[in-house]
Amino acid sequence: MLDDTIVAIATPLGEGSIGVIRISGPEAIAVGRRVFQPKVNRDWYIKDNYKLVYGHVVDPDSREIIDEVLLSVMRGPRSFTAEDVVEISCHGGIVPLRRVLEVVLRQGARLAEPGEFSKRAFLNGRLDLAQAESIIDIIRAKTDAGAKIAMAQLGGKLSEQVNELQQELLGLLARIEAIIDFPEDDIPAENLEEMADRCSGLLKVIEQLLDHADTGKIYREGLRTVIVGKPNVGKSSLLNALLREQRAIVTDIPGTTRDVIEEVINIKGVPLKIIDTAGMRETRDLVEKLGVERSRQLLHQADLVLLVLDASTGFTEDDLKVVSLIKDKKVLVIINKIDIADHAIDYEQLKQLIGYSDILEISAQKKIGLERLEQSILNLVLEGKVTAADNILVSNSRHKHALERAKHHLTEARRGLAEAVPADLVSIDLKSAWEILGEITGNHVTEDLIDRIFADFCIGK
Ligand SMILES: Nc1nc2c(c(=O)[nH]1)N(C=O)[C@@H](CNc1ccc(C(=O)N[C@@H](CCC(=O)O)C(=O)O)cc1)CN2
Ligand SMILES: Nc1nc2c(ncn2[C@@H]2O[C@H](COP(=O)(O)OP(=O)(O)OP(=O)(O)O)[C@@H](O)[C@H]2O)c(=O)[nH]1
Ligand SMILES: [Mg+2]
Repeated sequence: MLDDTIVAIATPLGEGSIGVIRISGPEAIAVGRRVFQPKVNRDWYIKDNYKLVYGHVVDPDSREIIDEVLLSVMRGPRSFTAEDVVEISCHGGIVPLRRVLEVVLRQGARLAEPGEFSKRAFLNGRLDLAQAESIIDIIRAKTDAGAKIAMAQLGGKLSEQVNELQQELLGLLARIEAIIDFPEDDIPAENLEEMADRCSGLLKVIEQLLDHADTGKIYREGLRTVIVGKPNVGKSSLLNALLREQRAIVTDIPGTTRDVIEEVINIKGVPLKIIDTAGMRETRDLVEKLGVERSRQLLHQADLVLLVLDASTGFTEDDLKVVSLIKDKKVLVIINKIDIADHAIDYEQLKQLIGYSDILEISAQKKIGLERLEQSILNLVLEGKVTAADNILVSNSRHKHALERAKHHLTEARRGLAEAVPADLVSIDLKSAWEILGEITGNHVTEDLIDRIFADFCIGK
């Protein structure tokens, strides 16, 4: 499979100043020679490595000049994929990129699948699986903090930790195997105890990683925050205020927002995917009805709900209906329009009615209380947990699940040691834990899993 040569457009399709075509594989340089006509440096492919050469891409069949380009050569293993790589920087338009791609394809390269360059970097040992996965996280990062966490993973922080855990497990396994091999030897109880302690030590590290995983996921994927409330309370005004731009239409007509509006804002590095919804009410208007229905569906996937109340109307029957839809959610209650009706809603009564303790007063229109609102959102989601990026933050749910499964087997192994169950049973759990940890870095994975992971990448990556 790795003996063929792949090519893809590596930059987004659209108007740009330059666009890059990347070729990787044993024939990369040969293909490059067939399509590229250098202006002066005729033997670019012999000695120059990591150097840009100026020239033209010329169709070898028709002799037509396709584009004026810069070409670079990176010979394996000193390249991203560890294979021979040729990159062609074209003018950044859809047509020149497509035409250069076509010529390269006709000269014997094959169109790369999504993620195939990164997959090759992994298969050729340039990166482990967790590092390769971090690349896509860097690309998709929504805030600086998110990118920083992904960069730490690319640098191998998580992998080092996992490798250490696996190393420790191997040590334990060796001792257990010795017990299995010489069953006639009496094992002193303190030996078992000491091994159980070492399991506890490993568990502690895994638990710590898991502890931070939810925070990591928020930094990676963003926190899905849905603004709900009855019509006209100021939901869209709140979205606009948080975005600091007039994104959603605001009018004094109840039922203004019909569709769902989704935007990302950055609160101190935490990406907040904020979703404005249609005001919830019984309605005969078909369009509005569909909007209300969508709002209900969105609530299911929400990590956080901002329930907006209107100080000028007070707490009403309609509010109560909205409350009944968000019973099992993490909710922050926001009392809006305090600029026209101060303390119009009785906190104590509200708490008794709906039972939430997090209540904030704001004016979306006059921009009062927004700073405190942002801080409250952070406090609520991070709950005093780490925000510093120097911690190893497991942000990928695949990694999280693997850690949970490894934890389960380690807990079983520890119990087995404490209760002196037969050593071969303990050994099975320790082995399972070792294998599952290996799924994170890729030293123990099936081809199928590898395919699925890289298929999620973009084309040309
Ligand atoms: N033009 C271009 N820019 C790019 C990439 C690329 O493939 N092409 N990258 C793709 O994602 C990222 C950079 N990642 C890279 C990682 C390793 C190597 C590499 O060749 N490493 C070799 C040689 C290093 C040296 O000694 O000079 C190595 O580590 O052995 C290249 C790019 C971002 N920018
Ligand atoms: N005085 C005052 N008026 C506000 C405030 N926030 C919003 N309004 C007004 O309330 C009205 C409704 O605001 P919207 O933001 O459209 O309310 P909504 O909840 O999105 O309404 P629907 O989309 O219809 O459900 C508008 O006339 C806003 O100008 C505020 O803080 N103070
Ligand atoms: Mg609205």
